[in-house]
Amino acid sequence: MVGNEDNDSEICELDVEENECDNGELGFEKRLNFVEIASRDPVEIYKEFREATKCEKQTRADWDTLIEIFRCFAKSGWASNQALAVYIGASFFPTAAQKFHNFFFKKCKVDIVKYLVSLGPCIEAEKFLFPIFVEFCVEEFPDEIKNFRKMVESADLTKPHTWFPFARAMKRKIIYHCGPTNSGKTYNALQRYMEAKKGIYCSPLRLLAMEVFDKVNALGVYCSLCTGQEKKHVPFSNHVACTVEMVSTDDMYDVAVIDEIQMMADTHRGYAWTRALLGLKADEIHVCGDPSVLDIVRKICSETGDELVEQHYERFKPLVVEAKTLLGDLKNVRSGDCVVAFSRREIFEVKMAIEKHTNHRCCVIYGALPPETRRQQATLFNDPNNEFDVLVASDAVGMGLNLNIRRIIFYTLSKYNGDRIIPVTASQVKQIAGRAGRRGSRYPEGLTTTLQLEDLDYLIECLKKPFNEANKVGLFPFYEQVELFAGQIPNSTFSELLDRFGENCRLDGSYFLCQYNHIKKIANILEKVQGLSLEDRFNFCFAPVNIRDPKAMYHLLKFASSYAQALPVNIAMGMPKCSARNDSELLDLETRHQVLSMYMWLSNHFENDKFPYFKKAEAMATGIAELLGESLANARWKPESRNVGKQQKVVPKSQGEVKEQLCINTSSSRRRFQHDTASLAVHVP
Ligand SMILES: Nc1ncnc2c1ncn2[C@@H]1O[C@H](COP(=O)(O)OP(=O)(O)OP(=O)(O)O)[C@@H](O)[C@H]1O
Ligand SMILES: [Mg+2]
Repeated sequence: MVGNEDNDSEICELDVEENECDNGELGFEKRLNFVEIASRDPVEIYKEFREATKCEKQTRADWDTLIEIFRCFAKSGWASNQALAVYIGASFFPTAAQKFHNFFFKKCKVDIVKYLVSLGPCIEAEKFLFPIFVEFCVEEFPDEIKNFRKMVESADLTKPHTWFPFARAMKRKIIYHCGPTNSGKTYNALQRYMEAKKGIYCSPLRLLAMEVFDKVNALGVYCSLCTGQEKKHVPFSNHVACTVEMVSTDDMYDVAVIDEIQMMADTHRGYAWTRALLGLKADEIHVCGDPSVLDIVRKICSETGDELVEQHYERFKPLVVEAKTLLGDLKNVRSGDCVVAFSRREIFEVKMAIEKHTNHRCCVIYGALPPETRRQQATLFNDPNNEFDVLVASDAVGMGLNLNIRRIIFYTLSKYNGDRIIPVTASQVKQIAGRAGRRGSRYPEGLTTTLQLEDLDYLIECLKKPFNEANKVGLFPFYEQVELFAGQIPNSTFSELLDRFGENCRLDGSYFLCQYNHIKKIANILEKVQGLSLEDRFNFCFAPVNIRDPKAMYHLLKFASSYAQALPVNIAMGMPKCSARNDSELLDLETRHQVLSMYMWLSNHFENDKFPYFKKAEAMATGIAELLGESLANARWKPESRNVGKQQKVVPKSQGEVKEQLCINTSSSRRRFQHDTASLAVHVP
């Protein structure tokens, strides 16, 4: 082995010939010689070097060029990447390159140096050196290579279809219900599901799983419910509606439905859809979604050997864009409108402004509300026999919900992504706008527009854009894969383990590793909790918790600490007496519900006796969801924020600006509005 003490200083001791005369022009003989060198077997060159007892004399200029060539080699992304194929890890590559450098300079031969110098520091020189470098590494670093190979093999996520041998042994039929929103995809898939002897419906949201559970039971097909938080077993049921993360790949089904299949490409949750598609043991699998993952599903089916049937859909009624917009004035909202804003603060500002300046009453739907409350708000809005006829919502209305919306109005078309304000993506705009005018609702013809005239062009552009084709879908390792990997790098924290896995895992071209920043954040918080096994940490890290809510994170830490001490985990939280009287009380109710929901999730994912207060948590959660409903009906206060510093960025409009928008037409919107008030029909592609 080359000793650790090797370093650049050795170069100083090299034999340098100062006076070689070279007129700079390559003679024919020299060129011939170079061709010969370039085609030499690198194994032979390496052997020759190894057997050399000393380095041959070189000119100072050649040494300098050679040093530069080796400096570039050590920094070369190409070489470092190629080295991975022979199990020289990216973190070890610079050390290996340095040692190779020292070896080469101790032994080098004039003809090889001359050839390299003729190439100079460039990719050709790297390509010439690389196979010699490999020979050197194989001989000098067998242990490093063996260890890295083991690590890489344990982080192998290639060929994920082979992870489910039982599903591979089946002859499955995949039916892709492909089309835009409101085209009957889910409806048709559910028809087959209900006819089946045994069926599973996989939903992107708890809310949709509950909706299918209710609908299917109401139609006389016994159906159970299984989400991370709740399991409702209906006696004699052969059907189940679950959230996609809860899918069992052990049970056999006649028909499975995987809704919103395009979520396979979601950066965070995509792995759950991929797993369901690859692993479900069902004779017939109905996948519903837009066309963005159609090509990848075709590719997956050719790998799995499943038969693929494509059913294409058109929207029942075209979506119509109202070119008039609301001209910056919320007074122009009408019954059946849904105003979409992208922050909780904006949602309450809009609700307040509409209720203050018009006779409409607003329901609200946003992500931090429990599904039960969102549903209660949706029911209130859908019911024509009450005063709540306008909905103010976030993008949480974007998926699958059936609402009686006449017109979607985009309050803005930009949103805060946790870091900065960015335009809302075209696919999201389409998904949200598609909520307007559902078949069978009071408003079968959907309209969409913007509050501000200046946003209209972007809305039309988004609706006209074809669906972006996803070229990769998400994957995430199972616990068993992480455990195997952990065996290769003992004594590392769970968060370090995830990073090393991320750096070293291998994936096929159609897959990406889902983002795990939120998992790492939880892992870091739980690091100080002693006594948790790796599996416990893995499970805790998937608990549904808002990592930006310090109170919720505090409760998660407390739960994990009690669990680690083998104590029955307490809820350690009281029940509020009444509905919220201001926004901070409303935020508090939201957090409390999230903590209870997390408790219920943990209780379902760990042994029951460790989280024994499930029933109590469930009862409290139901009570809080009711209080939240009451609070929203009465909410007429200035919204606060969980994180004031960040929220300032999220909401560009102040309270004053909202009031200003209520003044009829600003002059600039009048100017830009001109005369084209006719509605412009845009068919959602
Ligand atoms: N053949 C049908 N008969 C009666 N109602 C239908 C039929 N097809 C669809 N619907 C109704 O039309 C509405 C939209 O259908 P569905 O939810 O299946 O659309 P989708 O294409 O899945 O939309 P999204 O992409 O938004 O999920 C639903 O309320 C559904 O019940
Ligand atoms: Mg659907």
